[in-house]
Amino acid sequence: MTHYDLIIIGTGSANSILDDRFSDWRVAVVEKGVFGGTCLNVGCIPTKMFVHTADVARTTDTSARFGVDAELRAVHWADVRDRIFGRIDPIAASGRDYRHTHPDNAHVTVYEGEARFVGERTLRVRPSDGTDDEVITADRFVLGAGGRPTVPDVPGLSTVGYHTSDTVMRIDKVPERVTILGGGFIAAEFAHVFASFGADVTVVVRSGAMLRAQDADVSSRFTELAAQRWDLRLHRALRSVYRTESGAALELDGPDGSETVDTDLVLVATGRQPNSDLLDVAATGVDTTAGGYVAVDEFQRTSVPGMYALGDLSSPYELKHVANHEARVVQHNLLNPHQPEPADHRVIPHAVFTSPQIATVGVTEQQAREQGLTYVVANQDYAGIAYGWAMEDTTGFAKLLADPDTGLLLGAHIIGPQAPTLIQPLVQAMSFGLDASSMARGQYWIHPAMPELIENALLNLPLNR
Ligand SMILES: Cc1cc2nc3c(=O)[nH]c(=O)nc-3n(C[C@H](O)[C@H](O)[C@H](O)COP(=O)(O)OP(=O)(O)OC[C@H]3O[C@@H](n4cnc5c(N)ncnc54)[C@H](O)[C@@H]3O)c2cc1C
Ligand SMILES: NC(=O)c1ccc[n+]([C@@H]2O[C@H](COP(=O)([O-])OP(=O)(O)OC[C@H]3O[C@@H](n4cnc5c(N)ncnc54)[C@H](O)[C@@H]3O)[C@@H](O)[C@H]2O)c1
Repeated sequence: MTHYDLIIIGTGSANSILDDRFSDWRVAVVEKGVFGGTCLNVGCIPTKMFVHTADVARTTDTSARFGVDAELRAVHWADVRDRIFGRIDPIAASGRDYRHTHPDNAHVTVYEGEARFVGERTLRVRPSDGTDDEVITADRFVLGAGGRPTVPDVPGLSTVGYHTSDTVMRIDKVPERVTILGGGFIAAEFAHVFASFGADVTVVVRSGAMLRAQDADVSSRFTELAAQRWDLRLHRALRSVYRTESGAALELDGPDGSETVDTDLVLVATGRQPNSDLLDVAATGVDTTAGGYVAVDEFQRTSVPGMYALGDLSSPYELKHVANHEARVVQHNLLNPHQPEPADHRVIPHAVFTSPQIATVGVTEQQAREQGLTYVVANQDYAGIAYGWAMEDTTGFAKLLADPDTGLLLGAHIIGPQAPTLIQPLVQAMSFGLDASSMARGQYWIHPAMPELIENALLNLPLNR
């Protein structure tokens, strides 16, 4: 049984912790899948490369409004897929190679296989190549094992077959009919991709809206636009799935009784769950929350001294920038256990890369009400700024919430072109305590650029000063 100073489980964000300050530590890295984790291989990066390609394909849908007569002749899915993974796969391979062979990693042993705790600070690794299990121990651990898609237990679903975001980007051709189960991030992004590439997309949602966690105005605008583009089935429960001659059929229960959707591909996008169960963290005494996340304190410490957790395994945010931030915190705290620094979870933005794009930071209006905050609201349509005229945008807007007395921003919600880029100065203002009036009038805003959307929204806030 080999003993280490540190064992790192998972090569997503946790893989970025090691640097030359750890060169005299004896370290093991355990990875059961592809090096680089979810974001690089099956998450943020390939999805955004597909989304950008979808945006390019879709320009012809709106070109007529500019007097431009354009036509989409074909999308060569296999070429798109191979371009994307032709860039990503070598990055994963070189990350693996670096850990295995580079002199920087002379003190690091890589275990390629599935880790599972079998006792206090004791890990059994089942090697992917089928060789014998190994049991290893360590003084310190970083638990960065991420999460996996949640698949609802629906009769017929497993036997008929389905995709998740883990597999759907590697398919061989765009199916004629794609049905997506769920109305969240992944549904919104892949519906845009497959519809832009020519598939007939059906989205099956339990509730009455897509992206329900967003501000209600954003969610309802997005739902309205989604219903114009896709066959959006709201208030539907999936009862069963069965195979048909041409593909699969989904039996749904909805407001008008039962109905059937025929499809070629089912994409399950009903959320993700942390891998704490498969890792059996309980066997080493690590506590979990009701949602199955590894419980951590503000310093990313678990309930067992010397064991840290980060990213999707412990964070319900399930965002790469949060996992990366937490990895930096864990790195500091491993090196400075007596002067630990806390993670900063005050102002966490996110974006949904669909069409139109969506970006959010801070509280939604419904959260502001629930929390009893005193707030004022301002809206600004893209249609009301010069660049919005240039883009002929008629549906996008920015919505801000602020404290009327201090002018400090409480939340910002944008739906429309470049929303994830436009929101960044608002994230900065919230992070550094810049009030809305100073932000609006204490700097120049390039005219007639899109950030005038933000300038105008700030000026529209009915502040008490
Ligand atoms: C389709 C999709 C799109 C996304 N898009 C975005 C986006 O645009 N922006 C954004 O911020 N976030 C996005 N995310 C979320 C983001 O990918 C995750 O928050 C992030 O990758 C989490 O990083 P992590 O290091 O915690 O986990 P991961 O990157 O999942 O790494 C965990 C690693 O641990 C390994 N592992 C798991 N269990 C074991 C075990 N028992 N033994 C050994 N190894 C194990 C896994 O194989 C994996 O490599 C997206 C997610 C998905 C699914
Ligand atoms: N742009 C980004 O940052 C990005 C993109 C993709 C994914 N992600 C991350 O990945 C996570 C997972 O994405 P997701 O879209 O799967 O989750 P999600 O939580 O965004 O959406 C899940 C959807 O599935 C529905 N649902 C849940 N259980 C269901 C069931 N049994 N039957 C029918 N519907 C059900 C929910 O109501 C919701 O509409 C997200 O939480 C997000 O943090 C981020």
